[in-house]
Amino acid sequence: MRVRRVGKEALAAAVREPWADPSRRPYVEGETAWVPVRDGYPCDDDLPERRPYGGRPFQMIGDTAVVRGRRPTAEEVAAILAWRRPACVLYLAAIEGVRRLPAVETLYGEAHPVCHHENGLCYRLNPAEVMYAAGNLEERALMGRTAQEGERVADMFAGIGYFTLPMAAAGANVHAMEINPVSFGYLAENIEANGLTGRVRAECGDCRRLLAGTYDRIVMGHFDAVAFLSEALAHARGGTVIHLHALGDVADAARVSAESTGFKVRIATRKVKKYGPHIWHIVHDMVLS
Ligand SMILES: C[S@+](CC[C@H](N)C(=O)[O-])C[C@H]1O[C@@H](n2cnc3c(N)ncnc32)[C@H](O)[C@@H]1O
Repeated sequence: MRVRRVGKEALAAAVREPWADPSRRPYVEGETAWVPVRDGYPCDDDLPERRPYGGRPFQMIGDTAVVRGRRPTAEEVAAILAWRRPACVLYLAAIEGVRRLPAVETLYGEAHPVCHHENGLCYRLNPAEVMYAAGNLEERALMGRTAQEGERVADMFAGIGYFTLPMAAAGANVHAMEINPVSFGYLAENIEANGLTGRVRAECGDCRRLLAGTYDRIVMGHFDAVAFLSEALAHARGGTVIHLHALGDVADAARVSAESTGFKVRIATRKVKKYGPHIWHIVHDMVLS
């Protein structure tokens, strides 16, 4: 494969150059990137063709590879190391409890805080300490596109800022609540690192006690969120939109809860990702009137 060598920081600009071949993926190692070159343009190097990766699926969070499902074999870990050269390989056996804590085993290197870049934002976290759901990527981006400049948003289960950051970056004023002090520490770091301090009020504690005033939009990004709906409705008004996450369809329970509080409600239901056999991670978008 004919390539030009550029610094990693110059990669985004290089792939838009006329000489860059958009049909092939650049290759990055450390601070250096190799960008495939179209025929007819000069190159720096001719690298051997890479075979497509056919091994065990994994997710890169910053420089750390995370494997889910059954425990990977030594050969599968070796294949991941050869393919992506991660600094660390973690086996994520489960995500446990109300705080959604990862149960992990370190299979290579040492678990450490990473900086994960997504949709133009930097999320700092230690994947061995707090969860980062790969399958929620589009939902995080959608919240960034949905939030309106100047609207007042409650993020009741903020974690490290999965939804808070994209919504604040879109111009919303976000009240972010998180009960786990470890996640809260990363949330505070991430607000600062992304230059969003003026747009976010972050508080560590139980969202049921921290909700204050009324909100234009309320994000309830927890699978047990329906149990918290009456508290959210106490801080809503006609026109408020609630994004209610759940495992499976809880629209009927959500409607009963909203109507018993005196609201009318329109509910649109979206699938985020498959969570298990016949189980879907669902979001109900509830528009109150
Ligand atoms: C990490 S998950 C958030 C997942 C995220 N919305 C996503 O889609 O990737 C839920 C978060 O809610 C927090 N949490 C659970 N109960 C809470 C409560 N009563 N008040 C505030 N935060 C809570 C957990 O600690 C956890 O960080």
